[in-house]
Amino acid sequence: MKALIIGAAGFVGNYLIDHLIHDCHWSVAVTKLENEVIEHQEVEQYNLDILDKQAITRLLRVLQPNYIFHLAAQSSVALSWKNPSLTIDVNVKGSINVLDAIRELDYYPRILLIGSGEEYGHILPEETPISEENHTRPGNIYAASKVCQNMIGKIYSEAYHMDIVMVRAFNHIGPKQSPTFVVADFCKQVAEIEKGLKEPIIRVGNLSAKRDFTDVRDVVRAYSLLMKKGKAGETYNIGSGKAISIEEILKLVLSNSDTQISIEIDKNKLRPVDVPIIEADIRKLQECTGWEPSININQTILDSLNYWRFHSNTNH
Ligand SMILES: Nc1nc2c(ncn2[C@@H]2O[C@H](COP(=O)(O)OP(=O)(O)O[C@H]3O[C@H](CO)[C@@H](O)[C@H](O)[C@@H]3O)[C@@H](O)[C@H]2O)c(=O)[nH]1
Repeated sequence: MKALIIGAAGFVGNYLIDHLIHDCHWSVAVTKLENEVIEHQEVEQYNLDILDKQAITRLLRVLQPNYIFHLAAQSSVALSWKNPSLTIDVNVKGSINVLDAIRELDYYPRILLIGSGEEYGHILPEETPISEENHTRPGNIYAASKVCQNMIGKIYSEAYHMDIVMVRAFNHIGPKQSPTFVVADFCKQVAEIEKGLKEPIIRVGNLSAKRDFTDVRDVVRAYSLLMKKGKAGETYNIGSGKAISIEEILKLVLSNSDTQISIEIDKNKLRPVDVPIIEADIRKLQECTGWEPSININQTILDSLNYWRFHSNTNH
């Protein structure tokens, strides 16, 4: 099987490449932006900007992969408040470009479109844990862009009989994640404090939000299982099935350090809207694939903290 990962230079792409090569034994090609670096020398690499539809067409005409993982995205909710048009360009226009290039080529690969648990947005108490059939009420531009991508995926699948499977991935975490995201952010700060690079104060945003966290290594396993077993035109949640508050996350991070650290709320980290709870109902995924998360959150947090302690110069 030949797989193409579009947008493989990010956090998830790195883990997905490893998984597809070493666990699935598929041949893997990847795309990245011109200025990005992918360390895996064993994969075919191509520069591609998904805002350039003709470039997508040229590449797919030559490669014709059986499986396409569409990971390229503006993936930060925080950044989507600051740069809404970039978020819509990449996540909506870029995704249409990918799907439409495939449609025009008249070839039928299986495509996995990566959406988000954020799509559900303002979840009512009785809707938790949230299943795929629920309404989406996005609470930010990133979430709206992913709802739009999901709708477009469904339309292309129905109208053109394209083999598209949609996922809604909830929060995923692990070593090497950008400190734009909460766990990496907290771990990086603690590592810097331990090294004496920063005063012993951890600056945090909204601690009351509850989110559903899964180790990225489990998430990429779910991606390949859905690529093999998911039903075209369907959407699948990927999460742990259990929400935990950011305050609890902070406690877990701090419990792994012997250093005395005080906590300070940083107003710049508070968002205009931050929905209170996002928790996944994962029965549809489990019934389809048998997937179970295998790495518990304490381990993921420790691995992330150790990454910032030992593998990074913390100058990111
Ligand atoms: N980043 C960050 N978030 C903080 C902080 N303190 C509290 N938070 C809260 O922690 C929660 C998680 O924030 P992020 O880690 O930035 O992720 P996200 O906005 O939930 O988005 C992530 O999950 C989505 C799926 O639910 C993904 O789709 C998205 O790409 C991203 O991975 C939010 O409620 C945020 O307000 C902080 O210091 N930094």
